[in-house]
Amino acid sequence: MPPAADTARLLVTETFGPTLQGEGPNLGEPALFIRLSRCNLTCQWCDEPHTWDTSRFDLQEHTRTHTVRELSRWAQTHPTELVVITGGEPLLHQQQLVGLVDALVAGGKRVEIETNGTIAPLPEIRGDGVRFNVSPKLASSGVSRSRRYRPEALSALVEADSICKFVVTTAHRDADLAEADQLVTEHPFRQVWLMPEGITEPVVRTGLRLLADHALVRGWSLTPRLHVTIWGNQHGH
Ligand SMILES: Nc1nc2[nH]cc(C(=O)O)c2c(=O)[nH]1
Ligand code: SF4
Repeated sequence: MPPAADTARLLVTETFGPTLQGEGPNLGEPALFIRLSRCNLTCQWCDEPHTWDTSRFDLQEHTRTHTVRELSRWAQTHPTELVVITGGEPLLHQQQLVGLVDALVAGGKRVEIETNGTIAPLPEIRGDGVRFNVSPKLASSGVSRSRRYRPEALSALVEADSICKFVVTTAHRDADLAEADQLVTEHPFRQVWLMPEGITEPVVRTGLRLLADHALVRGWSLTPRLHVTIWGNQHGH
């Protein structure tokens, strides 16, 4: 790590865990979470709007700054191997994240970065022990296509061996799936998950039932939102 990297500061909304990774490839695995503040998108169904929505939240109230050293020390106080960096959009802070990811991997952790796929990862942040879970936003997010679809960033993420996870809303299911099909044709992620949108268990369960066949015909995987089933939409899980 360069000398200054561990004093670099990150805008953090919360750290929590160990809890269970609720989505995607490591579903059900114990994990520590670092949720960074700020996002470059404005999805209408976002379940973490306090990381970016200044019209509804005082972001200062929901933000603390932590150094890379503090965050990596916190992670090392737990034996939990998996650390999930989420947001917001964590790659907005990737200059500072390089040092954090290096420190975590050097400490024996595996790192997952949850990203919306609009920002190409720096070469320095890619590497063994780090995986990007890319969740490209579809039309149902309410965000304009030019903001949410960045083909060059997606190509870089495919090249970095990332996986892809589409959040599909029940009301816009057909349009979301058609867009997901097109996106995967253009950007061949090695594995694709469908995940229902929802912050309550009944909504997630209904979504899972409606999506199961669509995942199967495409050879894609389906993920629930385990943390919603277990803890509802409580922060800190
Ligand atoms: N348990 C749990 N699993 C998660 N997987 C992705 C999360 C996220 O907020 O990005 C998340 C979360 O907030 N909690
Ligand atoms: S990209 Fe993620 S954090 Fe950002 S607004 Fe959309 S759902 Fe929320």
